[in-house]
Amino acid sequence: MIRFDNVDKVYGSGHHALKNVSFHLKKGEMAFLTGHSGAGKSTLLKLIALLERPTNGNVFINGHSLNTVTRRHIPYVRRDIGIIFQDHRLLTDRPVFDNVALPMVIEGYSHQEIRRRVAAALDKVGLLDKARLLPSMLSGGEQQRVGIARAVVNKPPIILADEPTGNLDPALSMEILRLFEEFNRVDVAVLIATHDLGLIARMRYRTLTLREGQMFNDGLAAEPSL
Ligand SMILES: Nc1ncnc2c1ncn2[C@@H]1O[C@H](COP(=O)(O)OP(=O)(O)OP(=O)(O)O)[C@@H](O)[C@H]1O
Repeated sequence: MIRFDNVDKVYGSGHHALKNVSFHLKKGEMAFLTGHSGAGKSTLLKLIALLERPTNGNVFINGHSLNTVTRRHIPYVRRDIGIIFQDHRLLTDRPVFDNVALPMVIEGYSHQEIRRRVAAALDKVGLLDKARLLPSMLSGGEQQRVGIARAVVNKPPIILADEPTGNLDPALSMEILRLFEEFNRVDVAVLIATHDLGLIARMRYRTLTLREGQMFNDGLAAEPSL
């Protein structure tokens, strides 16, 4: 589903953020991506979402090289990817419903289809009764779940999450992770960047560990001393 072949990323500043990174995340696989601050986690996610391009090497989604995707075709690739950010990036002046509907509005779906799919996504994250509220009226955990509903409303086969539990307490973090597990159970590939080694240890999923831009470990969680 997602394959990195010897990927390097050197930013314009000259900083070598990723060095010869290779891995393969299969269809329906769930994994954590971890490493120290500045190790390259966000850079790796950005390469998958075509927010950045590799300097060397190749990123493949479903066997298609992203190197061949022109600017015009980026939206078609992004359609397959739901992205969740730590700060959820919700529109504060729009109700929950509108926030979740946004990707479908952009895609030009009918009102009827939008109502149906947004209700299904909100139901999935347990927020159907809060559809008319503004994000500021919700707790941090609820706001994060709105971000998740927005990311999955188009039913993407890939979910990327960048520190999705960063501001949440352990119980709420676990709730969010359980949601990802539910999507994963219906064959969605999930890649979660996180610093939270406690959470990783509890979940026992494959863990990709970056260290100074290199793939330092790929397996179960590396030692917490990292
Ligand atoms: N647009 C950019 N231009 C120049 N350097 C960048 C850019 N984005 C990231 N970097 C640098 O690349 C390195 C990796 O950054 P990245 O954000 O991928 O790390 P990270 O592992 O996600 O860190 P954190 O956990 O702190 O978010 C850092 O040293 C960062 O300063």
